Formats: sequence, C-alpha cells, structure tokens
Amino acid sequence: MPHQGKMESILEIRGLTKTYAGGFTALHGVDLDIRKGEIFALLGPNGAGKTTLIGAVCGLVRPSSGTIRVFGEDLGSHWRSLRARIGLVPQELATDMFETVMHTVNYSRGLFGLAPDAGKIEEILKALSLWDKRNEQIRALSGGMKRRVLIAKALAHEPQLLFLDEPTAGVDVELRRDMWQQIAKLRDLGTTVILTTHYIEEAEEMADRVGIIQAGRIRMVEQTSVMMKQLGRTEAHIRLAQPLADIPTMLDRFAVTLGDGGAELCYRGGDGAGGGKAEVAELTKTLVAAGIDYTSIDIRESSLEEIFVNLLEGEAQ
Ligand SMILES: Nc1ncnc2c1ncn2[C@@H]1O[C@H](COP(=O)(O)OP(=O)(O)OP(=O)(O)O)[C@@H](O)[C@H]1O
Repeated sequence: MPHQGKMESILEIRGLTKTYAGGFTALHGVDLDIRKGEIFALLGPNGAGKTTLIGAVCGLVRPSSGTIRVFGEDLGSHWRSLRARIGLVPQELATDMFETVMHTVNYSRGLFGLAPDAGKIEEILKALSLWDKRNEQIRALSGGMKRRVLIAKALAHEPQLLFLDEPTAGVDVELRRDMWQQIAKLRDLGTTVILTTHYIEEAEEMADRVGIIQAGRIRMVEQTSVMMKQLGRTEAHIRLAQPLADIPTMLDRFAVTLGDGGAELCYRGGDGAGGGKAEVAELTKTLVAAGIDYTSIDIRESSLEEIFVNLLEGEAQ
C-alpha cells in the first residue's frame, strides 16, 4: 500500500513456481512481500499451495523457478546462515515420542549449531506452559501439548521469522484461542510470523495482513480489516407465508432478493465477521414489525471455496 510509506521487507518472493516431479504445478509465479514484525496469514482452501510455499522458503521443497530473498539476502546463495534464522512449525510432529520435552527442544537448538542455553530453553518452555512437563516423554502429552512442543522446537534456535503450517487444524475451540494468544505473544517479542490456515476466523483474529492463495496463485493481499469486508459469506433463505410481488421499501437497507416466485426472500451478505447473522436477525425483526409472516429460515455460512468463487467472479466483472 503506497500511502503507508516504506516498510522493511523480511521476505521477498518473486516469480516462485513449483512443478512437482509428476508434472503438477502447485505454485504459479508467486510474488509476496512480508513485512518485518507482522503476523501474516496465508489463507486458502485445501491443496491451494500453502505448504508448498512454506516448504520452498524452509528448504523442504526445491523451487522450479523464481527467487526468494530473506533478511535482504538471496536464500539460494546463503542457505545455511539464512535457514538458521527461520523457524518452522510443521503440521505433524516428527520426533521421537520416547524423548522428553526438554531433550527434544534442546536438540532442535543444537541442530542449527547454536550453543546450549538452559535459560533460553526455560524461557521458551515457560512461555508455552510446558515447563512443568519438561521431563515427560512426548508420547505422554495431550494433543494440545504436543502442538506446543512443535512450537517450542521451532523457537529453540531463536528464529526471527517463524512459519506455522495450520497451527490449529483439528484443535478444539478453547485450545485454538490459547494458541492464538501464544502466537500473538511471539509477535510482541519481535518475531515475524507467517501462518497458513483455511479458517477465515483464524486469519481475522490473528493477522495484520491476509493473503489469499488459490490454485497456486496469490489472489489478493490486504490488511485484515479491509479483507474481512470483502468476505461476505452469510446466506439466508426466508420462506414467506404469503408470496410478495415486490421487495417492500422497509427492506431496502438489506441485501435481499426475491426468489421462487416471491415465496422466498434471499439474503447474501455480511462482513465476514459474524455481521451477516446479526443482519439476518435484524431483517427478521423488520419483517415481523411489518406484519410479513414467514414459516422458516435457512441460514448458512459459505465455505471458503464458495467465497473465493464469489470474490474472484466479482473481481473479473
Ligand atoms: N510431493 C508432491 N508431489 C506431487 N504433488 C504434490 C506434492 N506435494 C503437494 N502436491 C500437490 O500440490 C498441491 C498443493 O499442495 P499443498 O500441500 O501445498 O497445499 P496446501 O494449500 O498446503 O493444502 P492443505 O490446506 O490441504 O494443507 C496439491 O494439489 C498437492 O496434491
């Protein structure tokens, strides 16, 4: 955004393409800039290329073409030193289940050639509420704790740029809030955070900016608040007791159309932040006040895929 002045980029991706050995192209010329100190959410449906993109920056995926600059230097030419400053929290825990939390996290630090630092590890484990579990074997931990061990491992070498690949996939609501708080804490400590998600709510809650990725292409990058306004996603069908010939003027302020020969009032809108449901509630109150009777309401939130289709069709017009 030009009016924001110059922001320091911590990661610059240009023309990144990845074609897998089987011939499938998972990334098509991706350009992306991440600013120092922000939380950036890469939002996209299954198979959009999120993990591939992260993998390219973390050295798990070899790009077919394009360039990646991290901390102002070319990743390809300064691989070892740059990788040591990047942390990755993968989707799955790939570690020895019989090791203790402490050993696993210390080991991760050593992998990047850093000297042991008991104080630092203690700080990380305490921040993630794992200190009491430090001598437990990983296999004895709950699912949520295992996830936090993944984060502790990624933080053990004190990265300045941290990737979290779907940090809360399959995690219950309470734990998800807890993870969000932990991630926000990391940002407050100065770490730049890039997370992938297919939960709009997660992007909204966590991110300063959101990038939408679909079918290997970045479709849009925006400030979270701006993005949320564009993600209208509540759809409601209100079955009327008596068909209407026209939409009454008192409904003008609602995004409604008539369907099924006037027997159904259809609403599609919302701000992507729960505003749609509130608006439908307001709409039904208005109907009641106007003496327009209805027999049923079918309300639903569109899936991410549907929202993207709407968003992109809107853009093309
Ligand atoms: N090693 C591989 N070989 C061939 N195709 C692959 C490989 N890894 C991923 N793909 C394909 O590339 C596409 C993007 O996959 P990727 O895992 O990057 O998506 P994603 O956005 O992370 O999805 P999810 O949200 O399901 O994790 C998918 O169609 C996937 O099948």
